[in-house]
Amino acid sequence: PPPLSEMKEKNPWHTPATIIITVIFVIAIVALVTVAVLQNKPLPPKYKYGIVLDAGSSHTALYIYEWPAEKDNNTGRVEQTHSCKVKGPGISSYASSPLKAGESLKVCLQEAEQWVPNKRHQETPLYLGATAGMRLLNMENSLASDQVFQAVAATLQKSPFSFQGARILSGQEEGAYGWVTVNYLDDRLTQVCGLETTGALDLGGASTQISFVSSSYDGSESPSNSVSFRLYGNNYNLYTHSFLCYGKDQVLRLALAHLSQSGQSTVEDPCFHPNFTESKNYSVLYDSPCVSDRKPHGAPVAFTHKGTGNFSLCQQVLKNVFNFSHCPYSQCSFNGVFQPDLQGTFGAFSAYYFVMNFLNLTDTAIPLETVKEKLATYCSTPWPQITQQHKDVKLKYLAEYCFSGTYILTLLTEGYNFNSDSYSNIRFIKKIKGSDAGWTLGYMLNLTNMIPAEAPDTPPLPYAGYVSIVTIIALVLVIIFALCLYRFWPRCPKQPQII
Ligand SMILES: O=P(O)(O)OP(=O)(O)OP(=O)(O)OC[C@H]1O[C@@H](n2cnc3c(O)ncnc32)[C@H](O)[C@@H]1O
Ligand SMILES: [Ca+2]
Repeated sequence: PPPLSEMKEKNPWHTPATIIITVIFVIAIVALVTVAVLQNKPLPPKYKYGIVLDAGSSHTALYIYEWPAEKDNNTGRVEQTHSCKVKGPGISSYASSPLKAGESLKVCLQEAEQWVPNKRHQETPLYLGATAGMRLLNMENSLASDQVFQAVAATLQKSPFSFQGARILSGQEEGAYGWVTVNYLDDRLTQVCGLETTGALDLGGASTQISFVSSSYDGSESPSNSVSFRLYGNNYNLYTHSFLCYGKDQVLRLALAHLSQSGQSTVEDPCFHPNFTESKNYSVLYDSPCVSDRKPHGAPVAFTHKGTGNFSLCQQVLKNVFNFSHCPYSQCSFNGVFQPDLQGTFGAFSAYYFVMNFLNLTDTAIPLETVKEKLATYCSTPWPQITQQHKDVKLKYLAEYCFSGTYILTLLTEGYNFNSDSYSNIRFIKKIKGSDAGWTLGYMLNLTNMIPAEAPDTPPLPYAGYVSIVTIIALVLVIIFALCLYRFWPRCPKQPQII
């Protein structure tokens, strides 16, 4: 056998070719691992933004939404980052001074400029949707409603955002977009068939919406209540209806109109607390298309609105604002409007939430009978005691919670036919995962084409998974190579010699 020193010299490890190949191999592996690791590092997030103004009958609110720029089509990715409540009343209240409607939006628009990064301003779409207040103004005085829109559009045009238009939403759109919002935030739209959707109940100041999917409804009966969608590869046949004049402010007018039919100077109202009194003007009460045709002749200028605090009498009065006398369909809710069988759970938001939250009645596990008893006790509490107990609450809201709570229960049970069982399927909600429940998010998702009809194709592996696997395989190769070099090396070159 050759001497040891000779063997060492023959070791092919020390030939320049092997050294170069090994160095290249190691560099290649290190480069591969580095690239994979760097690629996997989270990039600084890039966001896109969208702004929607909800011009409701009682007030206007601005909502800012944000989503990762790369993930337009992924569900549940759009989040509300900020909301701003416009000071003052809804834009429909500016009928006689339209320019002020535009002015009123400026503070919130300036706030939005702070919340959206400057370089995104130009590409951020800005929408304004008006609901029942403007529907009523448009019916009453379309010139005035056009002037209000001109004024708000002029203001929105001047903002740095990409203004996409201001318009009145139909009641159907308002109901359907509210349903989309709730189900999008709840991640119920991307489920591969099966999972039930949630119905949506919205109670505004001038109108109220009910929207749900019922297996008994295919849209053939009363097609005007049907909205069909294809979202993420699933078909939906949504039932939706908006009752104009059945928001809580207009129903308050309807109820008072009912109680003051004889044009008396004192109107006793069971929906307000005992010892509550307030002077009101007949002309102000009847200044709405919801009640204007009922104004009693020869009524005095003003009347005293006097509370008597009687829950069951209040329920009777409120039942009377619904018309159950005719139903041209197989079944109806009220006022001759078709409604299929209720099905599934319901999210109830806006005034449903404000009122039930104030009354500590958002827990629908409380039996309906107990809810009514608690409300009856609340309604019979004298007004001075109520004001003592809630010094921090706006008096206008405080005075109306007995009325509003009773209206909500009457609307749900007498109007929509919820019973003591199905009542527990309702969830009184304000927000879902940080975003307000309401029609605005659904409206923006639709206008920015953010919900595809078909489910997006997903790669077999998520990106991070792919990078991890590449990294692991590269590391395994390095280890095998290293083991071969340092442990088995002496035997490796011998083999060719044996052969
Ligand atoms: O949908 P429309 O009918 O156009 O009306 P809106 O959008 O302005 O209606 P909201 O949901 O904002 O409010 C509904 C009602 O709830 C009232 N409201 C708002 N905040 C409230 C609170 O904290 N407590 C009691 N009521 C409240 C408000 O004055 C309205 O009468
Ligand atoms: Ca509303």
